[in-house]
Amino acid sequence: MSRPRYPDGPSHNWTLEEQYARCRLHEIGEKRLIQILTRHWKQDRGVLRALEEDCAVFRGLPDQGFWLLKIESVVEGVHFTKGTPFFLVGRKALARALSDLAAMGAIPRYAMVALAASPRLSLFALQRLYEGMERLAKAYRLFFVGGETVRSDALLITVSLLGHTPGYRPVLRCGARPGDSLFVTGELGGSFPTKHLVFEPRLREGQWLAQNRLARAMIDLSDGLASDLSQLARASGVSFELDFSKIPRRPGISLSQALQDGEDYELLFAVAPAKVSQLQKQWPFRTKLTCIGLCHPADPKASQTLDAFHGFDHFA
Ligand SMILES: Nc1ncnc2c1ncn2[C@@H]1O[C@H](COP(=O)(O)OP(=O)(O)O)[C@@H](O)[C@H]1O
Ligand SMILES: Cc1ncc(C[n+]2csc(CCOP(=O)(O)OP(=O)(O)O)c2C)c(N)n1
Ligand SMILES: [Mg+2]
Repeated sequence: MSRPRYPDGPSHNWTLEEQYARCRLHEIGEKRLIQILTRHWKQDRGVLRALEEDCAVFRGLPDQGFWLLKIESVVEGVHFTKGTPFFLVGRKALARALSDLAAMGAIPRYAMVALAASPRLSLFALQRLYEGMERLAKAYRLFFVGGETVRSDALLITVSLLGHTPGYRPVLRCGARPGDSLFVTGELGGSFPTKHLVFEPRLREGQWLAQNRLARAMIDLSDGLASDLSQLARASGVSFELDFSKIPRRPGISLSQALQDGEDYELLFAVAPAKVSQLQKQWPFRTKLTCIGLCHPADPKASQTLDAFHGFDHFA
């Protein structure tokens, strides 16, 4: 007899897999959820990296470098409040996706926008929201090529971006090696209530680091330094040692806020020992650059962990 598709009732013997499937999302957490949903996905040879990177990376034709694809959403009540000016909601929706392209050193080219909005929202509001996106797109010379519109009680904007790295390799999360120095741009913490709406994605900095092959692993800080550094280290198979006194903080911000507030949208990257002085001498930007620590060989017993600090998790 075939088993019922959705078994239930007191007589059913649950397999481990079935028990797991009944867990609620808050018991699993965001990262583990993504892993469970995607672990059986297969890729073809054109895909250089799919999951666990800031963008998916594809091989272009010879001489064309690589193509990168990203999708990011902002949701009312999660990424902005009801009173947030619509111009800034639109700006943030695009800036968040741009920050992920920056983290791989890519140049953004084309964007699509999905919009979920209430029928009661005014046209004026959405025009301001689109203006916010368009102003930023113009500054980075990127073009909108379409989108999608649906009805929803909560306002949600999803931006998908296509970018490329013509003639150079994108910087992955997995390239850090023991001995590398860890650098961060800007200042961390205290992104709410204002900075998360008006931050400048570090596109020029990321592109410069990739084109000059100065960063060998990079990530943008969205969930907080503690969480995002742990991700970069795990992807690279290294451990790390932070000099907490060096972590650049925004005025009035404590160390634990700098580690776990999130939405900094700064770049964290690893630099080989032989390239550290070149980086420091040639850094051409006004953006603050700080060395905050070192990478070490992976050693679960001896390595520093930031487990005591919590990053942002949509389901925790
Ligand atoms: N619902 C989903 N289905 C498939 N893949 C996902 C989903 N959500 C996130 N991912 C992938 O998981 C990885 C981590 O996602 P996320 O934490 O949102 O990255 P980021 O902080 O760089 O925006 C990325 O490779 C992303 O493409
Ligand atoms: C109303 C509101 N609540 C909370 C926050 C703080 N916040 C929202 S999302 C987030 C983390 C980053 O967002 P996520 O969607 O996880 O970005 P990703 O890692 O996918 O780039 C933080 C710190 C906020 N900006 N606005
Ligand atoms: Mg990211």
